[in-house]
Amino acid sequence: GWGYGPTNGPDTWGEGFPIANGPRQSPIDVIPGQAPYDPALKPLKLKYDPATSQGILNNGHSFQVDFVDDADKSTLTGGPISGTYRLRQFHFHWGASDDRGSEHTVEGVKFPCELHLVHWNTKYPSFGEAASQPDGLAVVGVFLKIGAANPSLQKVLDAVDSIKFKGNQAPFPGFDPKILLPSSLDYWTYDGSLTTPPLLESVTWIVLKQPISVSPTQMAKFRSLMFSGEGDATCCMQDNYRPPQPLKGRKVRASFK
Ligand SMILES: CC(C)NC[C@H](O)COc1ccc(S(N)(=O)=O)cc1
Ligand SMILES: [Zn+2]
Repeated sequence: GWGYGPTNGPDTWGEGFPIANGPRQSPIDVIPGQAPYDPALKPLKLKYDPATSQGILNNGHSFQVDFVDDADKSTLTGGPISGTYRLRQFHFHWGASDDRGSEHTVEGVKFPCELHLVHWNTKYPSFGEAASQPDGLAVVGVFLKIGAANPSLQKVLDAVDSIKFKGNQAPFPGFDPKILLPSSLDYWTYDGSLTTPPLLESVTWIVLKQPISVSPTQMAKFRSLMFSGEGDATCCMQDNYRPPQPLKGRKVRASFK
């Protein structure tokens, strides 16, 4: 199956998923000078209930924290979207070294890690249904920048030892993902896709301008995970990012001046 290695990585995904070369693929390189302020954009409204956090899972491509999404308890409203989107999961993408790892870039600048908070439009009956609709998903992207150790992030990283291998999962109750967000919710937004197969073009991307911090030791913790099952390979889950894709005429808008 698909992955991030030399024989199954992003350059090969078009073989199994032709939409890989579609008109609204993600991620992209954000060029602030070409992303005009749009006064029609509303502030982001994120209301997360820690009681909805459920478990943490190594899915063989990243690790994710899953949320109970059978009610409007953890939601995203406002911003560039209309209606209510429910939080489904969050996960990360990162590099083998601190000079790369993010999926979106800013004028070519790569960050060591990027957090994705995945939400689905409640006008559809489920995440799976929403994922196939042009306005089905909204993903909030947050850059991580090398600096001081991040205590909020550490709460997630402390659970990583229990999900080292593909398929491992553990309970992860009572976590409020709001503590992972930066102080400013200024964002860039554009129409895009899932950044992994099936690469569906159903995502309204909301990329926050302000990064959160991560220390080199915390980055090493991300890299202690494994892509494979127990006893398979020797090294590590890293460089699990898709590089920026062609804009193909899309407009990127800013929520800030
Ligand atoms: C098509 C549905 C049902 N299955 C999708 C699968 O769970 C993968 O979901 C996702 C969800 C989010 C992303 S990202 N990196 O763009 O935020 C990628 C894949
Ligand atoms: Zn992602």
